[in-house]
Amino acid sequence: MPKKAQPSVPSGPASAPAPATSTAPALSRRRLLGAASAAGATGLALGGTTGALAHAATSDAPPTALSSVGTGRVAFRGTHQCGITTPLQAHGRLVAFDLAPTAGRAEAAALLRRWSDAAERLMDAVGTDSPADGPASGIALDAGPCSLTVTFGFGRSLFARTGLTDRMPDALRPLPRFTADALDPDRSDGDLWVQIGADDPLVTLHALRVLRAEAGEAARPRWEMAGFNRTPGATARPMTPRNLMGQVDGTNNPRPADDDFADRIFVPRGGEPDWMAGGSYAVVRRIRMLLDDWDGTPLQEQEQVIGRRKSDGAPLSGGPDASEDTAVDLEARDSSGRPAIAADAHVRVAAPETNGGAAMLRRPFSYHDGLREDGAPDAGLLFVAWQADPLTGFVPVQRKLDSGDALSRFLRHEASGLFAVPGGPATGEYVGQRLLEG
Ligand SMILES: C=CC1=C(C)c2cc3[nH]c(cc4nc(cc5[nH]c(cc1n2)c(C)c5CCC(=O)O)C(CCC(=O)O)=C4C)c(C)c3C=C
Ligand SMILES: [Fe+2]
Repeated sequence: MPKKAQPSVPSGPASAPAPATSTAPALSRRRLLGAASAAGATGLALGGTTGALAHAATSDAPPTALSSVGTGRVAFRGTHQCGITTPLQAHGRLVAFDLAPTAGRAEAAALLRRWSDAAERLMDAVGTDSPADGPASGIALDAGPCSLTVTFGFGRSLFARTGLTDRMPDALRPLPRFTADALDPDRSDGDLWVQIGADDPLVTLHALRVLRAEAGEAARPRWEMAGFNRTPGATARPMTPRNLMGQVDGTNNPRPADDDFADRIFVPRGGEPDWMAGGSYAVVRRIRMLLDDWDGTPLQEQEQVIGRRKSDGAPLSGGPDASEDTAVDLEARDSSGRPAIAADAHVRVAAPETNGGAAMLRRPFSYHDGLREDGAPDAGLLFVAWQADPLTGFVPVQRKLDSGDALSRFLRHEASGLFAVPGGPATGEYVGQRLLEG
């Protein structure tokens, strides 16, 4: 039986008018399906018409360009690096590199200069990045920058490798071991860390391939993880993203408009060490979710575990009329006099109010890497938390979660990294120059 063609492009309404400049061949749906299944059966290449066929498979009308997604462009230079307060993109790649055994400070400096040049070029015009220009794969030739961001960080091990231990920030001291940690050293830490985000998977992969090529002999990848979030524009009512447990995740994040946002997330000018001014510390955790157990847990219990409704993220302390934006009331009681938000609910245990004000900016990607040997999904959260100092952000909160969080029985922390992410480069500078040449 021929395989049914899957709609591949959730483009605009089926009745959208054809753009005046469209050159897509006018194929009827029936002809299209016939052509597609014939190609599948005989292995014929569809050549230059493949894109038009894939689009046309969803309707008789030519596709409507989601042009605002492709043209999204983020600045590489500024006080802070991109990819921290940038709205979450749909695709992410987190990669750690180790310097080659023969490489030292000079090689690290040259690499960060090459990487910064490449990142700036890609973020400006990834779609025009021609294979003739250098180590480009060509896979994103027809894509816009798609809000591409490339963020660079330094792991603790880099400082010994480059003879710079006297300039290592105190904040980079190793994270404590938490009782629930089952960390894989091969997927943890690293001399250098790169976070790539974009609203198109080919764009993130292209950026990664360019950066790998630029690394040359100076550094080799140590680990790589890929994640995703909701597609931008997929809903007319954009809201806080959901994670793979189905929860609205990110509601009570610090917001750039908050008075204390910069103090909580960024190292101040005049802070220690001086080369980290405008920088931040990224805690990266690969946290596997026991999704089969979670999916088998009744909805009411799931909501008690978090302290928020699953449908809309409203706090359980807010009553039936509450919405996601309703403030959490940790004192509230339900009709039987019990705390509306349980003593071990995730939002209670993690809240700044119960952690001496400790806060961080959570900017995660979900991941799903197929099935494990035991048949369970290898899926969860690439948790990335940003803060001015992990000792007043991630560490106290994770200590509390480690011992008293109802969510923790559904989670496994499998990999971890802590990286110093310097401030954004000024004109003519590369990321980290103030450390590597200071
Ligand atoms: C150490 C810090 C945290 C880890 C690790 C962590 C893991 C984790 N969290 C969720 C889902 C949710 N978390 C939510 C809120 C929330 N989580 C943390 C910290 C960590 N989470 C904080 C500081 C907060 C905010 C608390 C508050 O002030 O109210 C929520 C609720 C919605 C929201 O505010 O974002 C959800 C849902 C998962 C699935 C997870 C590990 C995989
Ligand atoms: Fe959380």
